[in-house]
Amino acid sequence: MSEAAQTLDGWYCLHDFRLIDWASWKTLSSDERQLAISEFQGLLDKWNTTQSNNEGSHALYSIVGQKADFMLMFARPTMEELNAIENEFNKTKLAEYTIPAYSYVSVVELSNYLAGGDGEDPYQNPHVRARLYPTLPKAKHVCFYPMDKRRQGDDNWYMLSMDERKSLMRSHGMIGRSYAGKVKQIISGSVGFDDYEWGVTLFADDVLQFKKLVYEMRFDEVSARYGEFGSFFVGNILTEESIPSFLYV
Ligand code: VOV
Repeated sequence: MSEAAQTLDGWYCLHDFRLIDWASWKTLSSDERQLAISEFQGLLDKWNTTQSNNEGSHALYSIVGQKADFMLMFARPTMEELNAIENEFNKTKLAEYTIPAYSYVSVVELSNYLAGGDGEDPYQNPHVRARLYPTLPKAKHVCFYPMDKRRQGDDNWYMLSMDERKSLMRSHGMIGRSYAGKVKQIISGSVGFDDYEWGVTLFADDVLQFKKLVYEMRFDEVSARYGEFGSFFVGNILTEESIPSFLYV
């Protein structure tokens, strides 16, 4: 049996994708719409407080294409908090005018493939902590997709030795590192939580860097031989100031 990688696990994540039912939203009076928007802004205030206290983080993006109209991403210390947020949002007026499009449940994950192993407790290392408990960046664009590592015939990631996987991940990491400052990645593990094995959330100010990075990685063995991908979602940041115009009809 191959040795399982050890993971460090951080905050739990919920990616919640919604469509807006514009036809019914339009039937509300502008006062009713304003109330719904204010109620949602109240939730954002609450989430901002959680974020300033370093007890979680969230991101709001509008999504391009028919798969969804917006995405709310939450990171929290427990699965219960994610569940509570989801329920609280679902009870709002605004949520009545949304249609669930897709969701993804995972936990921020770092593996030990490239770890130094100098005996220190990684959970105490500030660099590790910053990655496990991230404040989600306010980048202009987001890209999300779920993925698996293939388990098929001779192409079975899970049958490779630890050393083989380490050397493949080194090359993956090298490509990734060449995008430092351009793309920030959050890899979250979802084995046992959702339909794929990982969620990949990328943030960038230049949307084209997503295409360049993902394309370059396709030629790397980890992705070329072992990568299996779900649906891709791409979007633009929805700042709090732009919510009223986003919802204006
Ligand atoms: C934006 C840059 C970037 C960088 C720097 C980077 C680096 C690294 C390192 C150093 C490591 C290993 C240690 C750790 O930190 O866990 C990883 C791990 C991982 N990655 Fe990655 N990755 C990037 C980016 C990046 C992308 C764009 C993708 C999607 C792949 C694609 O083809 O579309 C990806 C996937 C993953 C996954 C699924 C894992 C976990 C694999 C496992 O089997 O456990 N990743 N990744």
